[in-house]
Amino acid sequence: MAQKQFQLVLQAARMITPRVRELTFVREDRSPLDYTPGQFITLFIESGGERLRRSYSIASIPGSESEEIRIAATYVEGGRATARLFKIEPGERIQAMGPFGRLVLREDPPGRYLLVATGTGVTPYRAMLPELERRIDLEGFHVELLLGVRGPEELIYGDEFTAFASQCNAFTFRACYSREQPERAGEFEHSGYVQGILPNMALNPERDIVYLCGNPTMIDEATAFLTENGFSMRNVRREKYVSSN
Ligand SMILES: Cc1cc2nc3c(=O)[nH]c(=O)nc-3n(C[C@H](O)[C@H](O)[C@H](O)COP(=O)(O)OP(=O)(O)OC[C@H]3O[C@@H](n4cnc5c(N)ncnc54)[C@H](O)[C@@H]3O)c2cc1C
Repeated sequence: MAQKQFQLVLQAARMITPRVRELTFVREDRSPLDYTPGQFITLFIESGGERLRRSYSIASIPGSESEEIRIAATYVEGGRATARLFKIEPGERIQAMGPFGRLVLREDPPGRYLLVATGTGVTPYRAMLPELERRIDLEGFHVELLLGVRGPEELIYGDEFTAFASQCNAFTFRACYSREQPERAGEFEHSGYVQGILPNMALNPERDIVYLCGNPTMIDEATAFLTENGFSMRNVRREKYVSSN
């Protein structure tokens, strides 16, 4: 089926960590994008006479931000698309297509969601927050968000997740720093790769549902650990940020 393309206009841009630029677009035709939290869009980016296709998860929270399409792009050294995404200014246009992706919340029996991300892989979980809140309140879910970054200055939307966790006992936010020892090492801050704390999570393959998003190596290692420990792939949902040609 041919996917619908549309033109995006950049409304606002800001650095949200030293290496991540958040871009807020609206559709040129002003119609909202009908997406499910967890999905991504594909951008067409002109670079050196080539038309690149690059995908970015939608970070926008439905409801309060439903008119806009917000993405967060990590700076990649020598990256062709990110060179453009770090220079684009409000008012400029980019062609896009989507939404796509199956890293979405499904009908699940109450249990625990483990939402695991590296870097900007956390943005789909931001978009899921209202639905997670509803499931926590009405259906008795527990949610543990595990975010792996290099150090504390790279906690993408960290303030928002911390605020959500402080209002909601059934939501826990843990950070893992791959290049630094946390100052306040303990229950919520860890050192090492994020997949390295899965063995300490008292996993229950019958009731836990795991979402993995971001770096492909993290996803492969986490998947291997989970399947070795009794998880069925029905309960492991993944979105790999593989780079394209
Ligand atoms: C479904 C999906 C969703 C995605 N969502 C996001 C998102 O929300 N935010 C986001 O920032 N990216 C996301 N990505 C990755 C994104 O699509 C691009 O691959 C990324 O921005 C790099 O593109 P580029 O053209 O700048 O780099 P390229 O020119 O393609 O690559 C340049 C060099 O950098 C390497 N490289 C590529 N990506 C990375 C990386 N992340 N880290 C280190 N080295 C890299 C390449 O192997 C290559 O050697 C997603 C990918 C997929 C498939």
